[in-house]
Formats: sequence, structure tokens, C-alpha cells
Amino acid sequence: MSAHDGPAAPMTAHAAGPLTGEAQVPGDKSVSHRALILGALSVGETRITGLLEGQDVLDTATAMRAFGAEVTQHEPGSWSVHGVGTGGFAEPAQVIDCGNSGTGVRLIMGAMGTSPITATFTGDASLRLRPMARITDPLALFGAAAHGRSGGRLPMTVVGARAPVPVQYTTPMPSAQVKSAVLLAGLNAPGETVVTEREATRDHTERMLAGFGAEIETETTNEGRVIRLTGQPELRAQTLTVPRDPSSAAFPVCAALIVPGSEVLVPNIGLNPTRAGLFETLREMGADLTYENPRDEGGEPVADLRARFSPDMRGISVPPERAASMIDEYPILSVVAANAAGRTEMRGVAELRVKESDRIDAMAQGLRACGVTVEEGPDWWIVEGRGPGEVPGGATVAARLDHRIAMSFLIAGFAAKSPVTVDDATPIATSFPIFTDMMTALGARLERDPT
Ligand SMILES: O=C(O)C1=C[C@@H](OP(=O)(O)O)[C@@H](O)[C@H](O)C1
Ligand SMILES: C=C(OP(=O)(O)O)C(=O)O
Repeated sequence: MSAHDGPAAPMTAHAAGPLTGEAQVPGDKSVSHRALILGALSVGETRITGLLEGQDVLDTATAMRAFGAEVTQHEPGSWSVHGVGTGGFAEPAQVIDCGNSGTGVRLIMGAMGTSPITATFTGDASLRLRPMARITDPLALFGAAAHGRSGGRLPMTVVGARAPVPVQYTTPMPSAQVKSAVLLAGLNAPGETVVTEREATRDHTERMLAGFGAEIETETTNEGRVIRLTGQPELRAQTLTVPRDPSSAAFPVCAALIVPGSEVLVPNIGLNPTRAGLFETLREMGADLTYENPRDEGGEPVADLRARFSPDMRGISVPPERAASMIDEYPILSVVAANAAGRTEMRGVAELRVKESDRIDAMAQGLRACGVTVEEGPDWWIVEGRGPGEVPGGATVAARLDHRIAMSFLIAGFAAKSPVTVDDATPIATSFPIFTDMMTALGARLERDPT
């Protein structure tokens, strides 16, 4: 049992008038986790503004305290971390509960796996089903041991390597979490740790490690991206501003594209190319989506996104090589696809089956219940678009403890002929705690159902 296993709260989305106005989405979840973890591994006081205060990130903050860092909230979004230095993690006295967060548990396992300490990890019912061998396999190469449930599931105890050795590792699947766990483990191994990834995944860990003063180099070769990290650096505390989350921006943007008459501005969105695949895909589908005021902030490309109702969108074949740059956006893309003309094919996406839920199955079943035809295979799915405003809706769908499934179906409800109910909206708080208020302020109609 995790403290996060709580009662469900259903929510219903009704068709509403146009969505208009500005949507200030919260800070980037991936960057927020990394800011806390690298702050905890550095010497001095790291100041962070724009931190996402979603439950996933709050759980990482609690975990960093358990490993000995001092983590303080000064005002909303403004935090400081007094780190313990590379290799300075203390052994936690209690079980580390990462709630719903794959990124949290996997990066923290990496960060502690080369220190001479033992820690036990758990999470909510969703996280307890997710594969952890993808982290503990490379950690074993550093000299760590892990004891978990069958299938490499949580709860799991990691015994950190007493005398870590550096590692050369090729990630077996496109995963920034695996890459990052290996790099964070490599921080406390003497010598050079090398990670190769065949397909580029989000590079926030590499960028941030360089910012904290680590010696890290990336080279693109025939084998893919090769990242070399020199172990045992002294990481120096930083002042960081977290960009706004493109994965959260996806929801108001896609809602505006499918609700008649809408026009929504989503300012200050990080458009790091390893994250921006959805927006490119939407533009190829014929979305009226523009990047305004493009600029560079803290080494990351940023722009204001303007999305307008787009009744002429057509389905496309999403290039599989783009998958990593939009991996969390397939659920909401499938809702847009259902409201476009023609079929949208999404291939090379096996990783969707091991997220907070099996996202292909969750979306396929829910879309079918809403009257949309979906075909699927192990690593692909196809949505038959019904055209703008032609999705029947009128169903109750299961969120399966998955924030992105819950938000995707609520947005489907704004454009459907009949309301769509999500059986549990509580997971939304993991990544986008202001989602309901923000969508309501734009003109959406969301109703909490009596439980
Ligand atoms: O590194 C990260 O911050 C993340 C990596 C991705 O997971 P995988 O590495 O499992 O693909 C993504 O789905 C997740 O939301 C956040
Ligand atoms: C997959 C996600 O997160 P995590 O893996 O951190 O649980 C997500 O936010 O869509």
C-alpha cells in the first residue's frame, strides 16, 4: 500500500462554447525532477523558480530530503535545495514512496545506486506494475544489487555499489529515464561512463549536468548518440528557471484545435527538439498552430503557441523516428485524430504499453466506447478519424491511474456530441494540478461527479 492509493473522483466534460484566452501551463515535469535531484547532489544552495508543484515532483522533493538534502519551498514555484555533494547521499530511514512517478523512482534509483547505502522504493498501484529491471540491469554493471517483486516490480530494495566501476551501456529501448539513471549512477563511479542511445530521447539530464559543472560530451555517430560522462565531479549549485511543460501545453493546444471557434495562446513553452514532436505532427495534419515570439531562454528554445480551431485537419502517418520526441503526447494526439478526417497511423510506439497505464489499450478502449474505430498491434495503433465534431462520446472511460488518459478523454468530451465521463480525475494532480481551473477559465465545462 502506498500513501497514494486513494479514492477515485469521477469528472464529466461537456461540449462548451469556444475556448478563448491565455493558458499559463505549469513548469516542466522532467526538468523539475532533475533540478531537485541534481540540486541534492551538488554542493551549495540551488535556487529553482517555476518548479512544477505536481504530486510526482513533490514526491521527488520528499525523497531528496530522505537522502539528506535540505529542500525548501519559499513561495509557490520558488524552491531551494541544499545539496550533499556527489556520493554524499545518506541512507534513508524510511521507504521511498515515489507515488505515480516513473521518472522519480528511476532517476533516484540511478542517483543512489553507486553510493554505499540501501534504499527501498515503492509507489502507487500504477507504479508498482511498471518495469524496473531496465534500471536495475545497468545498475548491476556498476556493482549494485536489487531485490524486488517478480518481473522486476516495486516494492524493491536497491543495495548501492560499495566500490562502483564506470560502465559502457547501450540503452535497449528509447528511454530518457534509463539513459538518465545510468548517467546519474555514473556520477559517483571513478572514470568515464558511456551511454549510447540508438534514437535521441529528451536530453534534459545532459544539459543540466553540464550546467552543474560535470564534464559531459555528446557525439552523434552511426551507432546513435554517444554520451560520455567523467565520474566524481564536484557539482556546483545553480540558479535554475524551469521552462513551461510542452507536454502540459499539449492539452489546451489540442482542445483549441478541436472545439469550434476557439483561439488559445499558450505562452513561454519550451520547444527543445527532443520534446516538440507533437506540434510538428499537428502542423502536418493541418492544424492552425503558430509559434510566436520565438526566443532562447537558458539555452532552450522557447515560443508562445497560438492554437485556433482547425476544422480541416487530416490524419497522417506519424513518422516512427519522431516517437521519442512526443512519447507522452500520443493519447491527446489520438483525440485530435478522432476529430480529423481520415486515418492517423502511429507506429514504433511499444513504450506506450509500459507507461502509467498501457496507453494504447487505455485509449483504444475509451475511444471505441466513444464511437471511434481503433485498430492496434503490439507497437502500433490506427485511429479512424470521424471528422470535426463527429465523435459521438456519451461514455464513461477508465483513467487507469494515468493523468494523460484522464486529461485526454476530458478534452475529447469538449468536442463530442455527448458528454464524456472519466471514472477518476485524481491522477491529473501528478503533472497538471491546475488543469481543471485552467480549462474552465478558457470556457470549458467540467463537472465533478458525486462519488
Ligand atoms: O525522462 C523523463 O523525464 C521522461 C521520459 C519518458 O519516459 P521513458 O524514459 O520511460 O520513455 C517520458 O515518458 C516521461 O514522462 C518522462
Ligand atoms: C510517462 C510519464 O511519466 P512517468 O514515467 O514519470 O510516470 C508521463 O508523465 O506521461
